[in-house]
Amino acid sequence: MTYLQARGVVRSYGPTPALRGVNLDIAEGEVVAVTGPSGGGKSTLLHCLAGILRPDAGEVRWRGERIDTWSEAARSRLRRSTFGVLFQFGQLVAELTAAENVALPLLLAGTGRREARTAALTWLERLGVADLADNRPGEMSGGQQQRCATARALVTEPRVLFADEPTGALDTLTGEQVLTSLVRLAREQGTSVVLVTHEPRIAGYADREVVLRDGVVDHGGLGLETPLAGGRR
Ligand SMILES: Nc1ncnc2c1ncn2[C@@H]1O[C@H](COP(=O)(O)OP(=O)(O)OP(=O)(O)O)[C@@H](O)[C@H]1O
Repeated sequence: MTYLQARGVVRSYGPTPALRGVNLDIAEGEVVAVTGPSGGGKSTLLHCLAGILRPDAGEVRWRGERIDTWSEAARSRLRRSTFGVLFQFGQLVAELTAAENVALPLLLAGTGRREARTAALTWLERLGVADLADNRPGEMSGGQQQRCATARALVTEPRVLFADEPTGALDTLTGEQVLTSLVRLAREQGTSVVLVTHEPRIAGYADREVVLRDGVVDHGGLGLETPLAGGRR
């Protein structure tokens, strides 16, 4: 089933065009790497697909339903209930422990404290950082923080995880370890992943690579995106 669909998506920042007519389909459970040169429009596309930004023209559909016309409040609810987002710097709350950070999205969605803490501990365990449950972000390494941020992005078991350069601030080895966990856990629960990266090695973890250049999908003259040997499909 097609989960997300972009059709003719156009978006500018004042006079600067960022997206100039992007078409893209993302299937249930599919892991798609969005790559391409700096300024090509990767982050803008991710923000449009996640309903954070509204396109100037074109359509974004979630399971066939147009969401770009929804109000900010409705799109925000969709992000909280159905989507997960993860950025380069995990943006953990400095005053909260790892377990409290991971439990936060569940508490905001109305889950009881005890249940939220249990789920948070389970996800910290899955990311290999259960022993840091009571540490605050300032007491963790960058890689450990991104593992916590990944746990927080997945704890609600989102249908789509949007990840913008999630390992860009980490060294290569740590970045790959975090990303391997992220993709494995997403696959286990059938979460689709839209992964923005400019590192070809990282893109190798995806089922498919979509190259954005100058605000459009670059088909490389083949008329198709690149299927990746390392991917599932
Ligand atoms: N907030 C903004 N205000 C003005 N221009 C912006 C803004 N955000 C992005 N742009 C411009 O839009 C274009 C696309 O930017 P975008 O960040 O989507 O590209 P990107 O492929 O994610 O780049 P990078 O790999 O460097 O993160 C660029 O020309 C950029 O300068």
